Amino acid sequence: MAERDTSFLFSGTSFNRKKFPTVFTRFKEKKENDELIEEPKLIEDGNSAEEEERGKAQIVSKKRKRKAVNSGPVEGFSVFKSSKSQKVNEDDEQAENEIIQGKKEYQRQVERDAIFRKKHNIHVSGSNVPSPLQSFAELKTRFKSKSYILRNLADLGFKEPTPIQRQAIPVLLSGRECFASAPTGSGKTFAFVCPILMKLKRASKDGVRAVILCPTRELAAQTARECKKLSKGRKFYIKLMTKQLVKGADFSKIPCDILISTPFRVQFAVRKRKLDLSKVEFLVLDESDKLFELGLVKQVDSVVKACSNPSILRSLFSATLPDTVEELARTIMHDAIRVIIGRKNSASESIKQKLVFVGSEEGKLLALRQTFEESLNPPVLVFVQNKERAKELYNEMKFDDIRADVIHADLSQIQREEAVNNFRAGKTWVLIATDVIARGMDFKGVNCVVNYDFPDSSAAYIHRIGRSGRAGRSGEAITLYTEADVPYLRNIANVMAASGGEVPTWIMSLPKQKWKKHRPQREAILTKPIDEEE
Ligand SMILES: Nc1ncnc2c1ncn2[C@@H]1O[C@H](COP(=O)(O)OP(=O)(O)OP(=O)(O)O)[C@@H](O)[C@H]1O
Repeated sequence: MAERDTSFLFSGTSFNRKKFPTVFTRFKEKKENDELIEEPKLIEDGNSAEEEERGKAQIVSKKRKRKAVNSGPVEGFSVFKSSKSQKVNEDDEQAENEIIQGKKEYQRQVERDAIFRKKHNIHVSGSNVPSPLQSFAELKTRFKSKSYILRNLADLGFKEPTPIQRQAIPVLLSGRECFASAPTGSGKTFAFVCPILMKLKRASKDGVRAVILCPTRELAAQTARECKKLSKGRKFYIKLMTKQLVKGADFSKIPCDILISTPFRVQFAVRKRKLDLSKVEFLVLDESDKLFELGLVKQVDSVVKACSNPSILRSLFSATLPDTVEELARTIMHDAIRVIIGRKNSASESIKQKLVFVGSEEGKLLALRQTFEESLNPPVLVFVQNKERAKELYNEMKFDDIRADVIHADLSQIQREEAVNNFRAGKTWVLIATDVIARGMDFKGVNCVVNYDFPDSSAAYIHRIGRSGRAGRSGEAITLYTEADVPYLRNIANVMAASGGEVPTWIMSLPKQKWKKHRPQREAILTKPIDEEE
């Protein structure tokens, strides 16, 4: 296949294969080595891997049996068949019947899986896709999980798997690579944490065995906490790559089963020769489209290169999977299974979405204050375009009668953690934020997300509003827009319509705008007249 650059929809940048050759060669090497292995036939919505294996084993043993029978002396056209030859024929017929029955059962299973997937809005492609999970109990009956997993899932109050968990868990447990897309707040974290814990079986001091990469420190910290929740009762060494660990730790002396980090920190530790990733068996790229954006892709490339174990299992997860990233994933992963829940690149359907015209920048603060006066239903997240605007808006809101706080990249790690913790604890009602917490953060029960500044891409929109309406709860999203944002309205309107929202027809009839990062120069957020400031 001709090698060509792949551009990323959201960054507007291109992924240069020459610049990041290792990402490609790593994945390609595996593919080439594995080409010696016979490719199984392609089945959409296929059957379970073990079932398939069982079926194959049955067929092979029958064939062997037949071969053994057939390799006896050739009798020729004798009309005087011995009783022995009659027995051979009966055996032959029985074996044939059993093969037919096996094939029929396999076909029935494929049909049952297809119906079940349809019911749960699961779309798969790839060869021999394992059957989805009917229940968490199957983790034990079908995949022999240890009891602690089921106990912890029950303690967390999870009654049944979410659609992404139903499909991605068996895929990874069957040793298949996977790229998966499912709506925000639909349980993707446990969809990869659960199979990793099950596959690792028990703690070991033999080096890092799983790496989970996340685009932000906040998300890495949250994922580490989720891993610990699911592994409660087992002494796995789960390490969040902190600043201290990056600087001082020698990983050859620290036991670590699962390492969770931003790509920068892992890459730094590897470069300092403090971290050996050659034994890594699982590599997860969470929020994968973000990780492939310019600024992170180089670091991800280094980590992929350092994970040199040829039998490594890689997986990509995100709520947004642009075609370009998917195309890239398709060329670099080995016999991967694609799992899409619902419609690709659409927002969670449990969020009520609203567009509000505010005329100009001045109108925004008025609109926000009015909304809060009429109905402030905390917790509320307010997203702005950059850290300067976050500071400005915070300065305006901190004297109002609401408990507001702010989070952006200029704050220290401790201040950022505090802002997140206070918001989680309900001490902060309104958290003003940049896109630094737009992805992956799981704040329980955010009632409303306000896009004070119009998001710079449809992916940013999906992730921002996805901080609300999680795990089946309902939520609300209000997007303020000015004249400057009108050309990009249609892109957001498309997302709204795709997730069942109502959109005015005039917006749908606007011309489609090729989406570039939309970050217009905006007037400062300030209610005091300029001369009063001076
Ligand atoms: N099977 C389940 N049943 C009920 N709740 C669940 C289940 N699995 C996960 N959850 C909960 O759903 C919430 C969202 O999960 P998670 O953070 O993994 O979502 P996500 O799909 O990764 O979202 P995002 O795309 O925003 O990162 C969490 O609070 C989690 O505890």
